[in-house]
Amino acid sequence: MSIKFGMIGGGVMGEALLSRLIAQKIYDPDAVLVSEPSPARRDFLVSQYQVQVTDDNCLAAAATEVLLLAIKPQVFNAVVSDLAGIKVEAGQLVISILAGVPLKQLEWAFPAQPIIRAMPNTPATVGAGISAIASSNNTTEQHLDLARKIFQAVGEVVDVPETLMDAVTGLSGSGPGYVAIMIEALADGGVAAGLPRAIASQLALQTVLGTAQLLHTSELHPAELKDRVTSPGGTTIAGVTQLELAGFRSALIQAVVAATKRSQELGK
Ligand SMILES: NC(=O)C1=CN([C@@H]2O[C@H](COP(=O)(O)OP(=O)(O)OC[C@H]3O[C@@H](n4cnc5c(N)ncnc54)[C@H](OP(=O)(O)O)[C@@H]3O)[C@@H](O)[C@H]2O)C=CC1
Ligand SMILES: O=C(O)[C@@H]1CCC=N1
Repeated sequence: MSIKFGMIGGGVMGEALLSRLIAQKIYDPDAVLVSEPSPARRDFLVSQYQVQVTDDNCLAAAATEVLLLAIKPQVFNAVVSDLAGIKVEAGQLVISILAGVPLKQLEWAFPAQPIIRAMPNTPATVGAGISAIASSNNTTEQHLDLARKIFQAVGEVVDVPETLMDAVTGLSGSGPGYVAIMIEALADGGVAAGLPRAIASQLALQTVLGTAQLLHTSELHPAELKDRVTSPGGTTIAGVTQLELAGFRSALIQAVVAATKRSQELGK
């Protein structure tokens, strides 16, 4: 079978996408080639997903339908040098999930090809991700449909202008890291208050999951939900007062802004 889907970089995000594309039969494993330098990682991807693997980026870049770039932004220039002069299939869609790397830089690297810049997030692994996509001028509606199909396999998809991609990266791309810290800290709080670790962790995780589900299903504004939990003179307002004193909201706002700035820097 010919290789339809080539991926350069078989790490955390590459695997998250790959696992769902295979599970949902969007691509047959025989039609997928992953280029990855680590032999152990290549062996793992073969045993787990039965995809084809190589250490030659040029072979993955020869895929007929899609070339997905899933390497770190710091090795982008080295990877592009690897690919210099190779002949690619006309109409092959290049999709980059690299934080910060702008369409302008991608267009310089792949001048003849339609390009989508995308930002998924790690809940993609369980199909609960959200990805934003922005496209170059020479992409058609068919290319966009193909990109939407790929990212819908791992969760929700939103279209954004490219100017917003760094902010998306600072919020939903990096956001799972912030939420994981919050869950860990909630569990620590439970332990500090006397709960056994296992019960504290279960309570913390399900509280965050359940609150997100409730907000999602009810479409309540978060402030409205907070008001419903907060009894006059009760426990929640005592906790909320401490969050405000410690600058909890401000810390999250600053985290998103700092990550957005870092994404902008990575593209320079
Ligand atoms: N992790 C996340 O939550 C998200 C990440 N992203 C973006 O996805 C991209 C990948 O991130 P992530 O998966 O976390 O990173 P990983 O380090 O897990 O994956 C990158 C992979 O690329 C491999 N690699 C390194 N050099 C080369 C090369 N020259 N040619 C081919 N492959 C190479 C690495 O191998 P080795 O380890 O052996 O060096 C590694 O397996 C980044 O650009 C990031 O900005 C986007 C959204 C979310
Ligand atoms: O931390 C990073 O740079 C990557 C991009 C978004 C999530 N992780």
